[in-house]
Amino acid sequence: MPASDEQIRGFLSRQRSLIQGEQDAEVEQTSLLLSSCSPKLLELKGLALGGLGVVGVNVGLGGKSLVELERPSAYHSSIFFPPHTFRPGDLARIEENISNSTKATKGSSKKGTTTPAASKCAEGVVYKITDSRVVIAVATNADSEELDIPERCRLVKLANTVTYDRMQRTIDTLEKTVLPTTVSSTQPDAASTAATTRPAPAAVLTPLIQVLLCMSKPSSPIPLNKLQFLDASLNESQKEAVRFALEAPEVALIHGPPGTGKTHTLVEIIRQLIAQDKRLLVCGASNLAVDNLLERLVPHGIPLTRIGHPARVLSSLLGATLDAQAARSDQSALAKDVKVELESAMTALAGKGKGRLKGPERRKMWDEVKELRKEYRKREGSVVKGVLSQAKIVLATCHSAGGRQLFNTQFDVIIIDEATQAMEAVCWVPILKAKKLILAGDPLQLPPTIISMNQKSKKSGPDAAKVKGKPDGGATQKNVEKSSSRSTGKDSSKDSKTISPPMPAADHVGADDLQAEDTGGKPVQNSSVKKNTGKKSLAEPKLVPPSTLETTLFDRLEQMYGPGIKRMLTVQYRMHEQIASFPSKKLYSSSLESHASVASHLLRDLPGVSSDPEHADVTEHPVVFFDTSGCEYFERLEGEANRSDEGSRCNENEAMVVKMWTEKLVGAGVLPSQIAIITPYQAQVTLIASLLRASMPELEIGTVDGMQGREKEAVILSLVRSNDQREVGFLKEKRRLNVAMTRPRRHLCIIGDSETVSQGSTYLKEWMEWLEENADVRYAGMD
Ligand SMILES: Nc1ncnc2c1ncn2[C@@H]1O[C@H](COP(=O)(O)OP(=O)(O)OP(=O)(O)O)[C@@H](O)[C@H]1O
Repeated sequence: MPASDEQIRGFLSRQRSLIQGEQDAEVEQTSLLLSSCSPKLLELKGLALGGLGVVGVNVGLGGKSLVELERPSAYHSSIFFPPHTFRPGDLARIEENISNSTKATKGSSKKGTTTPAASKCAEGVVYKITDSRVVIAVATNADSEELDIPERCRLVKLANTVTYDRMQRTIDTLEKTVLPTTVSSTQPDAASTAATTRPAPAAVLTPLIQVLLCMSKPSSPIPLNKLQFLDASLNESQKEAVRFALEAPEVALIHGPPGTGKTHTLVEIIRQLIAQDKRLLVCGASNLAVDNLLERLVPHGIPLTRIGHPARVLSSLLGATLDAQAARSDQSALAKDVKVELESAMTALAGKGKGRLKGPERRKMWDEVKELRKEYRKREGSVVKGVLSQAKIVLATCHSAGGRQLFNTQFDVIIIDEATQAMEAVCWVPILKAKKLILAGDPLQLPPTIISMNQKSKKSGPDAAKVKGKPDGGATQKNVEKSSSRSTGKDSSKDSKTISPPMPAADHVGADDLQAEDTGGKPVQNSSVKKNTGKKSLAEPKLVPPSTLETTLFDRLEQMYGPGIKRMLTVQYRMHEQIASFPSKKLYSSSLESHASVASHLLRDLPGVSSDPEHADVTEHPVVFFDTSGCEYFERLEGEANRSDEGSRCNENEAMVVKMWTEKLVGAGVLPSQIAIITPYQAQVTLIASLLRASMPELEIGTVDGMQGREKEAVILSLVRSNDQREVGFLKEKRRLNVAMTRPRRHLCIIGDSETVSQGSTYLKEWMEWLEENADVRYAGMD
């Protein structure tokens, strides 16, 4: 039965209240940190960068002032930033660098922010960040106050309400489109969000929207008789997924377990759609997901444009950005003239010391800047329009697809990669722009990071999450990880080696099951692992409001329409078959096959790795398990538990085993850059880094969250938990554990206390039993 108006209203209102709850949690957490921590502590937590100086102020797209900041060598021994959590898309404030020992004062222009009293401030969005330079796009309109950046300043991260505002506004638009008679915007805190300041416009009620909201069922596939695959290497499950996605009239899901070529398959689908002369909007949950696709699409020479700044600064990617293409376009000369004038006026205004303009002269210059900015925006608008009209493919994060540049632009198909890491509401931002949707992801890997859930769990149990889901609330080591993708559609630069991300909860919510759903008790797992029957579920589809934001659109569609709505990729190109065996059996109904090219590859087959029998114990075993049970290698709680930081766990003896095994691997010829050490707890990351970082800077040491979508030849997994209470915390979360154990290509070494771990859940018990039977088991005390 199609969803009634009442059911749709209930669904949308649930989405709104969940988004509002998440926004409140983020604001509360940020304000708690900002108000209770000294600037020095904020820097240590990676939430501030101090002692910065302005390098220049340029004009970016939209007439924004791009303020470039760096660490002047006069103030610092190194020009490189210390570990921090700033990502493109984050909201940040530039403020005067007040004394490090004092607390940031309260008093705020916005919720979740504190302003140093009587100081000069500017708020903006992190536009670009490298090892030593950060660019903040300060939004300025014709009437905005003059930009006056202090000479010595600090950058402080703010709660990002922009993403939530956009999601709320999108839900409003959706409601207006689907239920035009309903009074819009029932946001609980309506007055506080920009979403309600302008009425949301209605979109076109497409069959796609109707299917997604259970107003009508998906239409039958439109058969493609002559489908010629462009990529000869596609395997049968990939071909089937391509055909399925192309033939689906409204929506198709592609389930790609680890290493099965999700992106590879999407590239073929995109090329096929382009051959059909379709216009595409290709989105990712994070900047990294977008860049991954961009990198694979660029060699095919299809005209494309990437909106926003890439997380990776590769020249091949930079050339594809809207900014670069706008600058190169024929029409840009007109806008350039104004830009030059504007920049020189702004440089004059930014002058410090003696050269500083004062009084009426300054006022006049500022008025000129306002006029020039208006003119620039107008001219640049037509340049951007011109560039975008040439692009057959536009790439953006889901969030940035809702930006000004794509206002009123429609596409034939929208594709969302890593869709299982994005909240449903942010997916709706691009969905309202197209007639057809293709989602790719794996519901059995990391879900979106939800702060409000972590806070709930924190209040409810001893093993609950830390503030902002960070095991220790702190920034990580240089090189520690390649960042987590906060899956709210906020831009993130997952792969920057020098910056460290906020990490989702180690002790994740969700206890033993993958995810508790509002679906009559049916966990996601049930539908996610069903084999590809191609048949739809027999039960009538029903629109069920999600109980948490962890329920992604991918999950919901699969539950609503059954496994017939998706195709699963079944051949993996990463792991030795023994490494793939346990996750395949337990999570993917044994459907994961290992491609012949990887099924038996070992470290000893790598160039440069010794084939000497002396090294055989490390180079010839795909899975090694150091069982520490009975060794009394107990975990230790790091730091004092307090409101904002509950401390994290480490295990010194395990860290020593990690060190020993890493040295053995390197001794056998494996390069440190081919090894990753993964552990759930930040304190263990820090400890292991202190043991190994100096001698092996190329080694990657991090938590699971920075590793999704990536692989290494050898992975060492330190489980940490060893206690008499049999508490296993994070390890209970199958999806996170699944990501951890599916990163290696040729070698996985696990170090843990089987006695503690096997008490955590049936799944963990089975894993420990599987390891005892199948791995090369060593007893830590004896080695
Ligand atoms: N049909 C194929 N033939 C050969 N190699 C393939 C094929 N499909 C995928 N691969 C290779 O497998 C690896 C993983 O592919 P890809 O990155 O597309 O997978 P993914 O599912 O997106 O990965 P992840 O699990 O990291 O999300 C890549 O090196 C890719 O080139």
